[in-house]
Amino acid sequence: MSRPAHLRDKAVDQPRAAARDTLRAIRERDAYANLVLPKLLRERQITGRDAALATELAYGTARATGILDQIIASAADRPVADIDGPVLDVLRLGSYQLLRTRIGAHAAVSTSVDLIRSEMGQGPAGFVNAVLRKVSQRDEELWIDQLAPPIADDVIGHLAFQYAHPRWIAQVFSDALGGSAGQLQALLAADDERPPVHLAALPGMITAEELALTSDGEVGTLSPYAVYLAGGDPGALEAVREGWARVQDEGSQLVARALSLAPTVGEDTGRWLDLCAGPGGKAAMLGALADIAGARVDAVEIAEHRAELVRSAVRDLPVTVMVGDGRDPGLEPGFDRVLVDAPCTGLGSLRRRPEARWRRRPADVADLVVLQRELLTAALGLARPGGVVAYSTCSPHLDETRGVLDEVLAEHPAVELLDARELVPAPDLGDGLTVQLWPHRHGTDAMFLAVLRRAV
Ligand SMILES: C[S@@+](CC[C@H](N)C(=O)[O-])C[C@H]1O[C@@H](n2cnc3c(N)ncnc32)[C@H](O)[C@@H]1O
Repeated sequence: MSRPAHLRDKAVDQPRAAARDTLRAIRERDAYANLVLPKLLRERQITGRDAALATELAYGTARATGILDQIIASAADRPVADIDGPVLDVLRLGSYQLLRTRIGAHAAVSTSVDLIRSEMGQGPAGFVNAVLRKVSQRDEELWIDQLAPPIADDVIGHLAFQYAHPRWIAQVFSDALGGSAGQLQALLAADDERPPVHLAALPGMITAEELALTSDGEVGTLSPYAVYLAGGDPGALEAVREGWARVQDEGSQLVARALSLAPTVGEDTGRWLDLCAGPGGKAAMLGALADIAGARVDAVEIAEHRAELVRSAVRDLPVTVMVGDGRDPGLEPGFDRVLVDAPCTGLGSLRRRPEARWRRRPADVADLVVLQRELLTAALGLARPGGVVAYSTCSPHLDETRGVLDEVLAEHPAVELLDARELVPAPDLGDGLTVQLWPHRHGTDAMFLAVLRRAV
């Protein structure tokens, strides 16, 4: 058996080898960068600046893949489908360094050539050398000028190329933003950055101020539980190890909090429900809030392995986890508060999943929308008269947000749409009664929230 590529040649740059192996796992087995890379870094004992470099290169290249491929195809004068996978991984990594980092051209090209030579020999190394030299003849701006649709003809296509998004996703964002090119540009730019880590200080366990002090972080500006972490490994923090704090986007914290605050008609009887709970971020926040309110949460999750994640997330909280289909979970109706944090395209959290934007397809939306409607309808059936239902998605796609909501409301004329904006302490939440958070406006994922109430 041949030795793993990263061990074959000691001269190979270890951070780049780890980034290359992450890109390979994404390409070959649809792996997630943020699961693969940390494991590789641990196994290979890559730490400090080297770990930071590997992370920047792996995540940055994964985010920009679709655009780098167009540049590589032009420089190689052939479609990327005709290039061997391992060679393509190294070309992507090299092109990323040339076009989107301050790494010098010589280092970017020579480390790439070394990587491929140690694994595949002189022939492919010569090809990588020739293609990367061509890539290096222009900077990113000149490649955009050459390959992106002209801004005058197709502003969305141009911005999508410039900020490394598939065009269809830029179109989805543009639609949700009401067509403003300036807003779209700001959003795509924010979405093209690595986001800061947000922690949630679980209420009743630790305050955001205490957490900020002990984590060297900064108290968040929107959620009263949020702390922004400057860097470092959140898993190493005592508050996280003890379960008092979690890694959770500030937008998700606001959604769980909004459900806990939504006005029911009649007293809250203490029965709360999370209908799509895995992996348990919002279930934990709801559990902590329920504990303070003297309530209990039932958490439903269809996938056993994700239900297991919920169980570990809600340990010591008043949350009962069950594996089931939220459309028919077999629970006694009569809940005061129900959360439908629906399975969705996740287009609102692309910043946090480097490779996701190139994996999603427009066709994914139609099936999800059907499921979302069914889950929201089931939630209304499980809520008591006067009870409230929060519908949220980590996607701003109008079909998944307003589209689902409008259809379900049309079928349930007695259900009232409450003003969710009153439950979310943030500016610029959009027109209408629903909330749309945005990375460029709020620094959160692009979460959507609507709050409905059953008639008495
Ligand atoms: C957006 S995620 C929920 C995230 C979660 N609320 C959190 O904050 O950690 C949607 C979840 O719904 C689950 N799911 C999908 N279809 C479902 C169904 N029919 N019933 C219940 N859960 C479902 C998925 O497995 C996934 O874990």
